[in-house]
Amino acid sequence: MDALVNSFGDLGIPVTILTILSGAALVIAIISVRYYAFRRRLPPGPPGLPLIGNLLELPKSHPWLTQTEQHKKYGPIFSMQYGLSTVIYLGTYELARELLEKRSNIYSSRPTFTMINECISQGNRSLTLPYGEKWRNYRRLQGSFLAPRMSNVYRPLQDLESKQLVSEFLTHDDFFKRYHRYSSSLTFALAYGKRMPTGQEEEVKGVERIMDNLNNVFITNWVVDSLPFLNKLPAFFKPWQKIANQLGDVERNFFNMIRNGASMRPGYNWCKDILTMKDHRSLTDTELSYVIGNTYEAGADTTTMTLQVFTLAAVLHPDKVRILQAEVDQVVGRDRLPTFEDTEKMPYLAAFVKEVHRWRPVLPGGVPHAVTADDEFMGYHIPKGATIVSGHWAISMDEEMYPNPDEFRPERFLENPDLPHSQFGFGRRKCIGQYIANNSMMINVSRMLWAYDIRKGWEVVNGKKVEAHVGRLDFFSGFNSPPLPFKAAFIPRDSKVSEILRTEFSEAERSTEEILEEILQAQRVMKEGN
Ligand code: HEM
Repeated sequence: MDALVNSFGDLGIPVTILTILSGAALVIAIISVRYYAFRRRLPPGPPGLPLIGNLLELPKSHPWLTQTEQHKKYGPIFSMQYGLSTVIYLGTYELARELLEKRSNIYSSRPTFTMINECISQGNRSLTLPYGEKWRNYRRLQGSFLAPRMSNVYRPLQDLESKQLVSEFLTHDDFFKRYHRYSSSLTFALAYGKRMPTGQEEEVKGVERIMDNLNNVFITNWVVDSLPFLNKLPAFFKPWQKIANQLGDVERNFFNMIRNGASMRPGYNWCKDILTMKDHRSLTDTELSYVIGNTYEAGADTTTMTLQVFTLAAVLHPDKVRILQAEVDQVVGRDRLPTFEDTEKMPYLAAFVKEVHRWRPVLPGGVPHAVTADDEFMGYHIPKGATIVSGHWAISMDEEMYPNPDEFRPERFLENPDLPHSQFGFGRRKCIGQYIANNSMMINVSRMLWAYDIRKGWEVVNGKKVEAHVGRLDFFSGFNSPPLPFKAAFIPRDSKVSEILRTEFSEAERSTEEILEEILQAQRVMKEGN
């Protein structure tokens, strides 16, 4: 031993440093061997580095585009390792269905989302709740007022909101705002019993604020999301908690305030409706406020963005618009607006709406699921706790299922009536508001195109009026991805449009209480019939 010490001593390297270096090398070797052995069992993917995995490869923006490129290299399923988190990406509808639907007993949870779910909403937000009794309770309550038959009972309110929306384009072209007013007012009236006729109401701004906050939190890399155990530290060591408390207070106060207001209003609303169900008894007051508040926030933004995408498609594809207008005119004529009953006789309209959903999905990265048990799939290991991303963009751009995927072609859904799209997600977490959303899309698209030709708008460049630029691929990068602002012009299709719109809107306009009372009666009849 002395001889060994002496011989290293002769090289001028102190023995303690050598011992530390060789120990560190051994630890790194063991970690590397274990890391690459673990990665070999996962679906393929870029190898990454031990400890940090693929953290350095996180895309700066529009991650769904990077995901779609990676599928071309690694196939329909691939994996990435971000620190301790394994993420499995699915790029075809079949694979998403195989795992998220057929194995939904273990693929229905959510990743921890520590900042949003735990730090801000204190485990109360339905979208980010882990799979379990509390989430099932939320879902049963939401399901009772969002079921397909119940959603059809809301049509009188959608009829009125839609007539207001379509008439507004006689004098305005700020369609981003107008769509937002429509969606917020519809959901708010159902949830809380009060319409939002101007879009400037505090209740509309409140939900906008919450959605902006969530989007900002979502696109920020929080250390506590990468290392969730840090959330167990005392408050002093958690600088993010101060921000979380502020944001949490804003949403809790807002959701509680609007729910308190609803309990006093006459007629039907979701806040009063859930109190008639026994499942509400196991939830606290704050949890009940979140059940309804989250439904309001989930419904307001998504429908708005999908109507924006419809406008983009209409501006860029006048040939498809003309086919749809011919169908609408043939079913309805030119003397009145389309009704819900008319829309059921319009196959091209249904195909057009599905293509809007598929062509530019507004949640292009999907909403990630998490797997709650180890699983084997296609010979790969899917470890318990892994995040599963069914990228709606990647799925929509799957050339095998949707040839020439960038082309806006509603005909693909007529040629194959069973052709699905992924816009509403998969399995037990699938969007519960899809029936209301679909009714909104069908009635508004048919009426907008009955009334208007939608063209590119104008802008002034160097003193000259020129057609405004409209980008096929200009979209925000965030949790939601609406189109970037663009200009559109709404040109009445004939001289009678304006009078018909004004007359139909003024005839439909009646008190919210009256409509909500009608909904209440229809709901009673429906329940008695069961
Ligand atoms: C075009 C409009 C809409 C789109 C594109 C959309 C899309 C989605 C998607 C992708 C999910 C997650 C699915 C998954 O995890 O696999 C979701 C969840 C949800 N949606 Fe929608 N949605 C829309 C409209 C609505 C409306 C109108 C409501 C309610 C009035 C609503 C309420 C919800 C709720 C409450 C959840 C949470 C489900 C959970 O507990 O995780 N959505 N939606």
